[in-house]
Amino acid sequence: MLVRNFSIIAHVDHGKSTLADRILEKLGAMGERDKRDQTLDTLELERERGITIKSTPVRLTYHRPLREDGTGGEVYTFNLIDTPGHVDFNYEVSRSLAACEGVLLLVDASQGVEAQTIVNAYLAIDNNLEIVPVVNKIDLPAADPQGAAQELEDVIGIPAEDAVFASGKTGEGVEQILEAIVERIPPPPGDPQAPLKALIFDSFYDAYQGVILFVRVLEGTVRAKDRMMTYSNGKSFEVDKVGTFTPGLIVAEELSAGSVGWIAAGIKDIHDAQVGDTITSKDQPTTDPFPGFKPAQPVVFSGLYPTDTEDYRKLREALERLKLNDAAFVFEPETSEALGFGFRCGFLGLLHAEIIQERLEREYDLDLIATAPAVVYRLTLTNGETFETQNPAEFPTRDRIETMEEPYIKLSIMLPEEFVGPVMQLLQERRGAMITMNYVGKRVELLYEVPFAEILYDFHDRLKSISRGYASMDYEQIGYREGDLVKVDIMVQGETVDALAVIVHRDKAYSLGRKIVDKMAEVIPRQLFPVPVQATIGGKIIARATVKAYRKDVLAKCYGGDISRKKKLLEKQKKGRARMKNIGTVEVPQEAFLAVLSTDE
Ligand SMILES: Nc1nc2c(ncn2[C@@H]2O[C@H](COP(=O)(O)OP(=O)(O)OP(=O)(O)O)[C@@H](O)[C@H]2O)c(=O)[nH]1
Repeated sequence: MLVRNFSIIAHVDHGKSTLADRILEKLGAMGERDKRDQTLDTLELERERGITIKSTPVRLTYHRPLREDGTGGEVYTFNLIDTPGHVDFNYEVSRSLAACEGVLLLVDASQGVEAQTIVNAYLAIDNNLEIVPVVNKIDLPAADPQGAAQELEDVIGIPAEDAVFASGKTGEGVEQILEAIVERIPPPPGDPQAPLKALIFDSFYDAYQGVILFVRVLEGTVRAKDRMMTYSNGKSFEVDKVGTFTPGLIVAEELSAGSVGWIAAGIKDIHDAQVGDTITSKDQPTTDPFPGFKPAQPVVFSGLYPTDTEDYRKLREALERLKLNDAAFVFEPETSEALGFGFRCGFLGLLHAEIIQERLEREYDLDLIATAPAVVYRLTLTNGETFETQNPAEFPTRDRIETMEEPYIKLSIMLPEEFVGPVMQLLQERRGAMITMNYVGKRVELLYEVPFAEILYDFHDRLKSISRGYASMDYEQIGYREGDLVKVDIMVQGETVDALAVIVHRDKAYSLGRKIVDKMAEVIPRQLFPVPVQATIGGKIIARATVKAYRKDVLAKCYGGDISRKKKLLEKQKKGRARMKNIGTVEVPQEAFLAVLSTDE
């Protein structure tokens, strides 16, 4: 069988989905929606809410046209593997790419190379993939196809003359793309007789079949009834079914070296067989697993509390369900003096956190208070003990700490030359250190090392507003560096509120404390009495604001009015109070817990 395994990578909005649909249409595959329904039917998947079927790879058949010289006419099987499009999921992207021999690297002809173009291209280069550069959207009036091709050469070193020019909208160039896939992307290597070696590049949980693994078989063959083993932990399972994606999940007799398909083996826990791990044969294991396996590791943590304490059990059940399908999501019970019983949850990044929180609220109908997201700090104490903490409430006092380290990222930004000054200033404010700066025509690529905590909240918004939307960014985690960090506590009405504590660099403690108390004074509803809000470090007050007394006035307005009107007004006030927590006698809304996230402007 003639096979090509490939993926499409691009900066957001450069037209990946549109081009993929065009290719599917050209090769006579069904639309995305039909495919999904079929997937569900084939596997009798649980249709209940809360289970999202990930976009599966697509298996396509390409009949190569016959040429005048008598060549062509062969039939190829294409496996098109989808990749997630956000930096939170870059590890998954890199594993999906590892399942391929080549990629189509898409660049919008009117935008040129952007930050994600570069980062994705390097993920492909790191995986030794053949890159087919595609300059897309050439139908646009503002398109500069040659300029975009030249940028690919200047920035990434891909020869401009290799570019295929196309439009996912008009379909122009799609035939050339299909030919380039055949001619330039190598066929998958591998020996079907060798010991089994398969890479897990994605998975999802199904209530009937257990975890369904998406795999690329690199060596050997796998069939139903085989004893398989996950390499990293030595756990073994009997294979129930294997299959391909044609177009839903179709059962097949076997998967052999070079193929892309799925395996169901009654795996109950998604942590037993994680993305990036190697599947091998229990009886005849490979000695050479696929390199680079990293168990999913959350890097951002936040507390989630039900606004109604009665919902605690419901929240736990919902979290357990979400975890079944998501190896990167972790949680454990946590108690806060201010918020009561809740959970400390770990995510791959802010987008991942938002997705989970939204699902909890929408699909499980829960009202939640979320505390400000925090990164994971590494501490060495004066007694020699070392530990990691992501919970500001647990941060020890300064006199007990010997050294403190915080996570750093390598940040890559593409932007027009004219915005370089203000963006460099922003990076300086965020404690960034420049690695390099490259000119690409009239645009600039900035590479910086920045503390992860500094870009966590509002950095992307600020970058976009400073550059009037023209700058793009991407990043990767690069390990830990020492930092002079302090814990800022927040007091409401003289009481320290544990759930509001934040960790921050010493140089920024004052301005952050100011920002938080001002924001809180703004969002806490006025009470019958004035409420002081203070920021403190080690008990010393660094900023203070007051919520003025108010409620009297609301009632005063209807002085002499009938009592029902007063009641209505109070009702109204009460409604606006959904998603609030009582701290002492003061009601604090969700917004206040996220005061630290409000922008600097
Ligand atoms: N003129 C023109 N517009 C296009 C073309 N391809 C895509 N678009 C438009 O560009 C926008 C983004 O296209 P998508 O295919 O959704 O881009 P994407 O890269 O998949 O975006 P994400 O899924 O958000 O990463 C849409 O508004 C498309 O209609 C093209 O070839 N020509």
